[in-house]
Amino acid sequence: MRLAVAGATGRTGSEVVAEARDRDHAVVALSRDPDEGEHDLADLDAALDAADALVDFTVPEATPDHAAAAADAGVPYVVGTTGLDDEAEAALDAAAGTVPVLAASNFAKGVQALLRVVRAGVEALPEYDAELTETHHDGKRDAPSGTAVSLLDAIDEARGEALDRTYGREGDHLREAAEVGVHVRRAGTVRGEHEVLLAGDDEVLTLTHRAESRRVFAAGAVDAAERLADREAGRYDFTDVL
Ligand SMILES: NC(=O)c1ccc[n+]([C@@H]2O[C@H](COP(=O)([O-])OP(=O)(O)OC[C@H]3O[C@@H](n4cnc5c(N)ncnc54)[C@H](O)[C@@H]3O)[C@@H](O)[C@H]2O)c1
Ligand SMILES: O=C(O)C1=N[C@H](C(=O)O)CCC1
Repeated sequence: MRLAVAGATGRTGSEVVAEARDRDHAVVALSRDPDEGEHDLADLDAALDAADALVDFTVPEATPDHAAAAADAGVPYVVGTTGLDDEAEAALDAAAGTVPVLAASNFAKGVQALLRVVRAGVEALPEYDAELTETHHDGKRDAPSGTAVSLLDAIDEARGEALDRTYGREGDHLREAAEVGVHVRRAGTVRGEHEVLLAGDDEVLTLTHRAESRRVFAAGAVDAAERLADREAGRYDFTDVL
């Protein structure tokens, strides 16, 4: 297939380009400052004319334009960008009226497994205190990570209540039972680590995922693009195509 990649020169988009080419897909590498062999993102509509899907690892503010372009071109839209606001989510819903749209905070299959085991752990230990820690490279803009938000939502679902998300801790306060601590670290070139800790009386359960390479995200995103090719228009979750 012919994959258009927005963010093709970025940390993750460049891995998507490499993964797609390793699978013998043709790639339309989109860039705001195109080099030879790359396509100008300003001409996205023209670039999508010959594409079979758009894969996006850019910035949240670009999502509405990219979603509209994918819908206009009639191509599936795979979104890895995180930190999406209500406007971006509404644009995804609008595009899903015309094409398949799949947005995932984390395209690593191991994180999908982590989400399942976190739900099972919280259901088994509903009275245990939950704390989340995420660590990413020093170039990451958004905090907490999109994956952390997905994990927090999974904890809430398993607990059957919306826990009070306490971002960091300082001062003189006792922990409330209905809290979940959220701790964010930004350092070095860390590709992505997420830990959920469940602590009760005299025992702790720690569930952790660590990405060793961005290639794991790229593989999941290309899998998603391949599997959306014959789907009807609508919103899809990564688990729908695993
Ligand atoms: N879902 C996942 O599995 C997953 C994995 C890794 C990263 N991400 C997310 O992907 C996004 C990109 O992360 P990254 O580390 O690759 O970032 P990056 O900064 O390395 O790359 C961003 C790319 O977007 C381009 N860009 C910047 N502003 C733009 C604009 N206004 N319009 C169009 N393009 C623009 C840049 O030129 C660059 O190519 C982040 O939101 C990150 O959280 C998601
Ligand atoms: O490197 C990033 O940025 C990542 N962001 C995603 C998130 O926000 O959860 C996934 C992991 C890597």
